Amino acid sequence: MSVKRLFINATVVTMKDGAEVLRRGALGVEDDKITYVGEVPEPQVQEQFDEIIDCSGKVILPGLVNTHGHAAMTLLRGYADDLPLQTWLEEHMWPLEAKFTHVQVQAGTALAAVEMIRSGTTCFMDMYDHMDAVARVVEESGMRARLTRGVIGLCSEEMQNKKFEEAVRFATEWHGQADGRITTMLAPHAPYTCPPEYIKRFVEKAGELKLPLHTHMSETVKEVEQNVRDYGVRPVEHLRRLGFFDLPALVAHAVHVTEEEIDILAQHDVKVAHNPGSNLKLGSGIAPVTSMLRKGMRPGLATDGAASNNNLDLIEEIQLAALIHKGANLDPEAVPALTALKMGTSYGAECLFLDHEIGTLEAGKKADFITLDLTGAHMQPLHDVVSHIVYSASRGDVVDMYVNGQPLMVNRELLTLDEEKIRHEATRAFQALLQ
Ligand SMILES: CSC[C@H]1O[C@@H](n2cnc3c(O)ncnc32)[C@H](O)[C@@H]1O
Ligand SMILES: [Zn+2]
Repeated sequence: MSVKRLFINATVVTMKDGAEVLRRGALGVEDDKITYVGEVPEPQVQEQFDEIIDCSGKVILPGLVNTHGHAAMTLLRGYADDLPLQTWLEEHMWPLEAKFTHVQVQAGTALAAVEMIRSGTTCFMDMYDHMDAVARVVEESGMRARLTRGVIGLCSEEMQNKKFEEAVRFATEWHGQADGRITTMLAPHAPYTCPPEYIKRFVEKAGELKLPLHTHMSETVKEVEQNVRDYGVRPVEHLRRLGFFDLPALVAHAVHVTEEEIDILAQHDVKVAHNPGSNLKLGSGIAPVTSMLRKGMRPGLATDGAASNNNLDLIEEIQLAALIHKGANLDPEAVPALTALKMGTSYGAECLFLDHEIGTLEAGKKADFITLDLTGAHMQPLHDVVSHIVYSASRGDVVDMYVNGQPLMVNRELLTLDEEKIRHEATRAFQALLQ
């Protein structure tokens, strides 16, 4: 039986055509879809709904979209800090990740889901191993996700084949599952961990399966130099030659890209997941986001894994995006508040090729939205709600979350996940790695 809910008396930020802020607005939902956005309807119209939810003192906005990460790495949070990417990966992350089984991935991803829901993320992109465990957490939590088995090709040909088959099997089996909340993609980890012919196989398979591609690209200076040494060209040209950009593609980082490379990315409509927190913490640099925006690109925001961030709070990334480019460019107009909020919502949806379903609040779209409390002292006076969300809000302000029309958190109470059990299991799963 269909359920109709009407959320009334809210400030509604639709993110459609700019911000479109409705004061004392309403949002109607039937099953998994938004059916109405506008003024609070007359009482006789309200009677047609099964449930009326008063949202006075709250803002409703589209759920936040995290466009790149490794959810299970919550288990490695704080395990190795203050290191550059290569040392951090090769000497600390990879040795421990080699011991991960589906137990660690399940426990770490569930912990990530709790953290993401509490901080307003309704949809996340995940690249990892043991992805069936990740997909099952997504199923259970009620979240939306774009999932991929990330593949590192620094191994024997036999192992490369095995990983490739597994990535394809996962992407095929899970695409469209969980009432369509799970979609998939294919992801060679990076040009420095996958030989060119191996990347080419992923490109061909993605074309065949009509799935998007994803990879880490141009995150550090060292990686770009290595690419030039090994292949004679920088990573953008390398991937372009492999046909990576002839298909829908999302690249994570793009920190060290030249103006000419940004032109190539823009021409091919390549999506970029901007990871300001992780790039700062690993000392990788600051991506030229202002130039990307000037050239018509619409980067999304991402946390990357919790071991390089060290949290999964997209509100923080929105704030960082709105701040660091002002400082880096000596320009207070760089990445204005509204742009930063779009990066965390509608642009993020585009990056995951889900903008036909999510990213804005419009009739016909999936009912993925959150509410934030506006009554805190730090949110007053309420001149400009977009400014407050970007520059003043924090994760503690997130009160409610709905995905596909289903409540995942109401009044800060999680409805789909057992937080205490998940925290306990995550600690146990990490300790098991040290034995
Ligand atoms: C093959 S699964 C994903 C793989 O990516 C690693 N990873 C985490 N953060 C980063 C990053 O910033 N750059 C490159 N690779 C990263 C993670 O540890 C997994 O091994
Ligand atoms: Zn990553």
